[in-house]
Amino acid sequence: MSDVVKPVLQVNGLTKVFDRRLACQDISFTLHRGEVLGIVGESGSGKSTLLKCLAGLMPPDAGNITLSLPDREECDLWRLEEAERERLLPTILAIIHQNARDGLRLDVSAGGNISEPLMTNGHRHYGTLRSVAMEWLKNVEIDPARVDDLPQTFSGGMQQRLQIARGLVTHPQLVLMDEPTGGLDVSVQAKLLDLLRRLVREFNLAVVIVTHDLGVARLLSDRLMVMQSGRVIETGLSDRVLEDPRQPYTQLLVSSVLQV
Ligand SMILES: Nc1ncnc2c1ncn2[C@@H]1O[C@H](COP(=O)(O)OP(=O)(O)OP(=O)(O)O)[C@@H](O)[C@H]1O
Repeated sequence: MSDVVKPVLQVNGLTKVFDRRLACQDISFTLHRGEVLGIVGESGSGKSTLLKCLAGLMPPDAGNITLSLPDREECDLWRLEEAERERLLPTILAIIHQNARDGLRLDVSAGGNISEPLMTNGHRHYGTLRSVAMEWLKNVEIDPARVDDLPQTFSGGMQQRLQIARGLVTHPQLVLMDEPTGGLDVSVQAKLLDLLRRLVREFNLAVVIVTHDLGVARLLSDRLMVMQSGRVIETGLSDRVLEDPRQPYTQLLVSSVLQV
């Protein structure tokens, strides 16, 4: 048996076309546990489309998305039967949306929001669910005494932290984040970034994060992928890409941030 640890996620030649417009073109990368891949690029470069294909929300027109999971055979996400894909994804994948409200049930208490994914995965014992929910509230720096409160009584930053708790409570293999700090005040963003860095380390998460913000990309990502017009034009360790960008578009992106 080989000792080489397989990547959690392997993407090969992923292509998505809308009305002859190439949203994603021949995208390939791998992602291991404990690794954060940042995806940056201008508006319309294909970042969200890529994330949707990875999340099982939209089928690519070509290419493969291969998942290597403990306790099961390697599988190609889009070659699974639809029912199997829908059963598997909630057990292995979490999506953190830019708008926390897209990832929360607003009519359900904070504790209920955290317990729900566990219940979907078969957990039923009320006492255990409640204590896990309170543990996770602590984990994301929300007072566990707020367990019965509704999300709309929380601040924007707290709602985002609650969404993260709901996403991570099932210990997903893969976490997809779409602008997780977007729309928050700078000080709230900084606190959230610290929290995300801690959780990535603590749970050895494999994360793909889409962001417009190169500061967020630098703080969270080990590697960066720069997209333009549906293609990956540059990829490498985050520090290298940001300190020594090789493509003119990446140079422009980096210099425009430095000028701000
Ligand atoms: N459902 C759709 N139908 C038709 N075209 C689409 C659809 N979704 C995306 N596109 C097109 O695909 C291209 C990539 O869009 P995408 O949303 O992936 O870009 P993005 O990099 O995420 O942009 P932003 O940063 O503004 O969110 C764009 O040209 C967009 O118009």
